[in-house]
Amino acid sequence: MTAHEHLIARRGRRSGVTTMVAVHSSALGPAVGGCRLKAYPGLTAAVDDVLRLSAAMTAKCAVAGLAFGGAKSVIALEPGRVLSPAERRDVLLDHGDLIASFDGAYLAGPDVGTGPADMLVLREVTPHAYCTPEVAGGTGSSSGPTAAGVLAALRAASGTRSMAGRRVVISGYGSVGAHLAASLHAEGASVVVSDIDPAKRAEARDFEWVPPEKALTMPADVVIPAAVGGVLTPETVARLETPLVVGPANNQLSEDAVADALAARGVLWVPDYVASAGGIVYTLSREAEGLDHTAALARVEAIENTVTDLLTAARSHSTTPLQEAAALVERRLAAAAG
Ligand SMILES: NC(=O)c1ccc[n+]([C@@H]2O[C@H](COP(=O)([O-])OP(=O)(O)OC[C@H]3O[C@@H](n4cnc5c(N)ncnc54)[C@H](O)[C@@H]3O)[C@@H](O)[C@H]2O)c1
Repeated sequence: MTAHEHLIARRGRRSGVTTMVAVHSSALGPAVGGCRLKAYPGLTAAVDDVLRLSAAMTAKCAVAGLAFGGAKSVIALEPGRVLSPAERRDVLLDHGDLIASFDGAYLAGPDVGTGPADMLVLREVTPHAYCTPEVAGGTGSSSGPTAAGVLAALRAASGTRSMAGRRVVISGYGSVGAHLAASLHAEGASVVVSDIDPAKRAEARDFEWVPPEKALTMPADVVIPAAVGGVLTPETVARLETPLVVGPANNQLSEDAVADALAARGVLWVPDYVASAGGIVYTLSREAEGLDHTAALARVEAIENTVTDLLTAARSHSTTPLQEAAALVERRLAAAAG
């Protein structure tokens, strides 16, 4: 992976809060990536996060065949800081000013801690924010298309069109996790869900519930990480009791070597940046390229073919799916560089 092109951090003039944008690569086109609003123990942790996440966006766009590069932005709150509505608005306007200074080289969307309504606030100072609410002419939350992409990846990796009768564990009952649970339940899967937030249990009453620390290592036909990154560590992988892991959470591996540990244990892992591309594919197809809903969704469904090709290549080259995905990214970036 190449070095980052830009990292700009700025203390907001209205809010005093530091926000940052990292553009990892614009080799394939303007760089896109979500805006994460989160508390960090310090600015170094925030910088690490934005650099890591923006590099993953380059890979996500390249594998998905999008003519966009990879970026990410972070609004770094102090630990324990709770924003009033007025403070939140000031923070977003400050961040919007920073996005505007990229003059279209960075296109923002929602991410952990932000949503479509926040994108509308950004739009007050920059046109370069996507996924505004549908009532405002945008495509709204991308969690439905992200879930559709995960299901497409799951079909390819499981080799079956339906998970009927299979046991599926979903770790993280948030926007994407809830879509996945409903779809898989509807097709007849036995769905087990888990979330660190106990309030989610009532919302998930149609499904079996397990405590979060047990979810990933439960016996299952597939485990779906749908919460936070870094959950696949060498220790977790040693305790997995599933043949298949595929899910939307970004940066699931604690380190790249975990992909080898998964393969050594006979666990098929679909790289996160391949399986989680549905939201960005749908949003950009609609909002940047002007495709209609059906055409944009067809592009999301094509994730099934991408995963099939990667897994076929990994089998024939005796490599991991991650190695094949990384090689595809490098080929596409090299082709763009001419
Ligand atoms: N929403 C999208 O379109 C999209 C696109 C690509 C990737 N992703 C990634 O997919 C994941 C889920 O996205 P989302 O939009 O559903 O987020 P979300 O914030 O709506 O849901 C995440 C859920 O995970 C729970 N959680 C947090 N830590 C947990 C833990 N340790 N164990 C179990 N549950 C935990 C939270 O309480 C929350 O309910 C995130 O990693 C996100 O970055 C989302």
